[in-house]
Amino acid sequence: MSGTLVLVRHGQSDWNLKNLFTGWRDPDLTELGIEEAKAGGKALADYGIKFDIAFTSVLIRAQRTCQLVLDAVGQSSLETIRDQALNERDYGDLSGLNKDDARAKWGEEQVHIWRRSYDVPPPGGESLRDTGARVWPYYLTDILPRVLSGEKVLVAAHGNSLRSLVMVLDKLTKEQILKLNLATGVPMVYKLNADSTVASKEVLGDMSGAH
Ligand SMILES: O=C(O)[C@H](O)COP(=O)(O)O
Repeated sequence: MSGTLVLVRHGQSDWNLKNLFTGWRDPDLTELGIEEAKAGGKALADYGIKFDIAFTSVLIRAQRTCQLVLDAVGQSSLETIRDQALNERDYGDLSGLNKDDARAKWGEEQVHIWRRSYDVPPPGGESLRDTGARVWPYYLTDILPRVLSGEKVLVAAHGNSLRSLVMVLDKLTKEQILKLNLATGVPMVYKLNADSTVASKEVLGDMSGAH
């Protein structure tokens, strides 16, 4: 067994609350989002983990979540690397639109395909495959080597940038990834084998309400 990789999706953002497609736009956390991030941090504190390094995106909602988790585990000053590679999927022309308005305009089915399919990009934006094509190389070069050297690594990022990672880690098919939604602020704790495959996965919270 080598190190530990913890993935956590940012807490509820202002645009999650307003039901807007967000992508690379940069809203902050809501009060609930702050509480969710703190709760995820408390779950990790109770789990007893101490991190060696943290990674997050260049977007404020993930950075704030990362800091709130680190505060909760008593590691407020831990080195944190911010990289655009971990950003949310770029929602292209949908960014800033209301998700219900988009359903009314393009239909429930089409919007679901844009939101959850593997390889159909929203207009002007990234498919999950496109997102994975930048998340996965960054994971391989910057994150995985640290985990394999035995470090405990926190990654605070986004619903779809993390779905693209989880798809590979959990060996999900294109059909299975369609159904996977990650809850805000719920940490997933992966222990990896020396060959980088997953030895164990624990979810510290409830993923069932995610949509
Ligand atoms: O970018 C967004 O709108 C959200 O962070 C994730 O949206 P989704 O649930 O539609 O993928």
